[in-house]
Amino acid sequence: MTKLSVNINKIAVVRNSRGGNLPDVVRAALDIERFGAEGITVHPRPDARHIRYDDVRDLKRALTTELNIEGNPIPGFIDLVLEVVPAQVTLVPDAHDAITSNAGWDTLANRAFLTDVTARFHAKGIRVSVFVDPVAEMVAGAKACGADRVELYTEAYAREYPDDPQRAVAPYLAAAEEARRQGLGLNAGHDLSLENLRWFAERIPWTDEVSIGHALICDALYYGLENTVQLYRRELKF
Ligand SMILES: CC(=O)[C@@H](O)[C@H](O)COP(=O)(O)O
Ligand SMILES: NCC(=O)COP(=O)(O)O
Repeated sequence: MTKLSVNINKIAVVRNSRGGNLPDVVRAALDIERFGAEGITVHPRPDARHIRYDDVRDLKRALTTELNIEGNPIPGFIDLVLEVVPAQVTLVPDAHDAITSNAGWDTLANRAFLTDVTARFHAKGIRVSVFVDPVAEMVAGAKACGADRVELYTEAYAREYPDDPQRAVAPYLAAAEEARRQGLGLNAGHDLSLENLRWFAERIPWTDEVSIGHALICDALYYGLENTVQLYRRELKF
């Protein structure tokens, strides 16, 4: 069954809006684990607008499920990941001024760099996932870099789903089949929601993990965090 890793960036956004420690992101993460999530994802950005490097250190000490650290492997990020040693690092090529992640890696053009970074994380026993658009060549390129998994960037899926779910998922199915052929594990994330999650997971049931933040935290405003985590998990059980 596909695992749910909850991205808690948006909880840190609320905290940072006032200073102080309310809400407490570590406590929220522990509760999210208790409510049934199988992992916690964080995506610290260079401007520290949500999760901060010290949050990541605190989370690693406290969590009992898998910690997935996402981000662009700039030197500070690499040092943090090597220090914290999460279960998984997800390499994302985000520009420093991007409002959120907006593209996957070109794994062919960046092969030497990704191979080097992947080897450094592997030396510490950290699983490496590479964020890619749903393009077979990029999936194969991630394998050539030594990655363990790819994370398919699902923004386009989520955008197209309301108009035509079948068309929206088609490139993801093809990319997921390529990942399976290559012997890569498979993650997916970005803009997944209660509306679109089941369709994706049912068609690509070998997805190892989805990481979901924005929509899930928005839903929690209405349904509460405990109910929401369980609602998302229900979408992955069929
Ligand atoms: C890698 C990815 O898809 C992102 O969704 C990301 O982790 C979310 O980051 P923000 O919370 O900064 O938008
Ligand atoms: N890797 C995707 C992620 O962690 C969360 O993305 P989103 O649900 O906040 O769009």
